[in-house]
Amino acid sequence: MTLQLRIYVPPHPLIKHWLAVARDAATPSVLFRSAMTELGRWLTYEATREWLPTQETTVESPLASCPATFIDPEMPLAVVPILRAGLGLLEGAQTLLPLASIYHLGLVRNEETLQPSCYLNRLPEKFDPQTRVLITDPMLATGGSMMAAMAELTRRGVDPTLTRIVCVVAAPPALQKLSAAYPGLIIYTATIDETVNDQGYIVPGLGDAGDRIFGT
Ligand SMILES: O=P(O)(O)OC[C@H]1O[C@H](OP(=O)(O)OP(=O)(O)O)[C@H](O)[C@@H]1O
Ligand SMILES: O=c1cc[nH]c(=O)[nH]1
Ligand SMILES: [Mg+2]
Repeated sequence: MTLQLRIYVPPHPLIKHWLAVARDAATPSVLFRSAMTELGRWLTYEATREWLPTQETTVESPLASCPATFIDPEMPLAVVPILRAGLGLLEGAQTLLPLASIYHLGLVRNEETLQPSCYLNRLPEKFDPQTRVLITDPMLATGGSMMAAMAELTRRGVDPTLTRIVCVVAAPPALQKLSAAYPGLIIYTATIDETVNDQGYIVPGLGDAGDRIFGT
């Protein structure tokens, strides 16, 4: 089977609603944060379909024994928020994945070169190769930051086919780079926008997600 990058844009009205709130330049920081939390929640809900490992068993209801499906607590799960902006999506994701380990990765783009540099890396030395990893970062623009994150993860044993990215706005340059390097990857996004401008911003996008979340 040839692997191909898959990008899902779930047609859910709540995702559309919170994207609209986030895009609006008049949205204040406190509401922008809520929009990120909600987008993190609903996109993670979509991304965890057919991804969370389950186990079949039986339970005794008050009336009879019946078949039951539980989330398998033994299978390793990790969420990797890309700081800063990925923290905005984390809260919503974490409510759905309370057992996941959270490993922070801090990346920042140089404003002139647009090259990312890493200022915080809390990833473990080695991941169990069965670990399912959900990466959160609202913006995939040139793709430099997500390519750097994927390089750090795969170097530590993460399987790209068990990895899902939750973002809010994805742009073609990032999708092309990720597709060429990690064809088994699956991305969940609220929208795909066509353009990245000369300053590296997605147009129409939603501006600088990190600055809007943290009011800087
Ligand atoms: O695809 P790219 O061109 O690499 O751009 C996307 C990156 O830019 C933003 O982070 P930023 O560097 O602004 O840091 P911040 O989250 O601290 O604001 C965003 O959250 C991504 O990590
Ligand atoms: O439009 C963009 C591009 C990168 N990072 C952001 O926060 N916004
Ligand atoms: Mg930023």
